[in-house]
Amino acid sequence: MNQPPMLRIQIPASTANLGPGFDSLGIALGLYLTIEASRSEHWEVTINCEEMHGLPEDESNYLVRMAQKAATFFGEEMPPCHLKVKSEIPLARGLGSSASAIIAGIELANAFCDLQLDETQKMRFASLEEGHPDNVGAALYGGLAVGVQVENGAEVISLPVVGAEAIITIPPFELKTETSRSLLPEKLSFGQAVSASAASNTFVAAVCAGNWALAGSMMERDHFHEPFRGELMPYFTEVRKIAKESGAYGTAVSGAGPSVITLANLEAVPVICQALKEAFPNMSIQHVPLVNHGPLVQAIK
Ligand SMILES: Nc1ncnc2c1ncn2[C@@H]1O[C@H](COP(=O)(O)OP(=O)(O)O)[C@@H](O)[C@H]1O
Ligand SMILES: N[C@@H](CCOP(=O)(O)O)C(=O)O
Repeated sequence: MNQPPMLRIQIPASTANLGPGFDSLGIALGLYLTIEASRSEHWEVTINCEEMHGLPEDESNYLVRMAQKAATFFGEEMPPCHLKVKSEIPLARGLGSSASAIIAGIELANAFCDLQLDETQKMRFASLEEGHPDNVGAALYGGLAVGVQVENGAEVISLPVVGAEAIITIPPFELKTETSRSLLPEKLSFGQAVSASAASNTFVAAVCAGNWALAGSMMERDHFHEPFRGELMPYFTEVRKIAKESGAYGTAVSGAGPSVITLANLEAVPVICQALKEAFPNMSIQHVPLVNHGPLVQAIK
């Protein structure tokens, strides 16, 4: 079996939904979960950052569980490893930390069990695990992932994103995706669903055409989830208003929240960041690039 002595795996963060693309759209962000992995007698997880303080450092760690589950899914047994982990992706903030961990688990299993998986196989496991392809699609393929969950996995197409930057407004509290999903309704009116899905389609077409002004405007026409999650994010409409007044293309709840994503052109970024920092001194405002790649995996000494 062809196993590397030590591997460095980097997985990008992601922002899902982009407004009306609920459970279907995600964009990869230039913030990374980084793992250095090597074979070991026993499982060991060393956490090297404040961001992940308090997560388990043994076999119960989510990364370990995902690696084991992915190996089993593809008919192999994951050998124990020592994982040195650090991350720039804040947990439970709507920036795809769990999706990045799932993709990291697949890459660990792929490398240490020599599975030789292609992207479609990785996507199948990831979407079955996550239940929707938006974040995992973006973390795996990079760019704008456009996908649909089907019976036995997901169909995902990734499109390049060029000409826009992200500004993320991150509140100082966590919101579990599960909690945020519990606020969603069982039913939606036909008219609202038609309107939101038309806006989502137009968002995708606008990104393909490089028309970010139109894409930004479509981001702000959701009916699927933001109206129901708003009570957990009372700052959201104010972030959107300030960003727009400062020259942004558009603003939406990032994933399930509580973070908010603003898209803008590079020249407008400093003005928007400054305005948001002044209005929300207790929040972290970060300029983050959109990236067109998925996992970066390299053998290291
Ligand atoms: N790198 C990681 N290592 C271990 N567990 C992780 C990692 N990333 C995410 N998790 C787990 O996933 C949870 C957050 O998942 P979720 O509620 O879906 O939020 P997010 O929007 O960040 O994906 C964390 O509280 C933690 O239990
Ligand atoms: N479509 C999902 C996306 C969840 O993203 P996360 O980054 O918050 O995990 C949803 O809106 O629930």
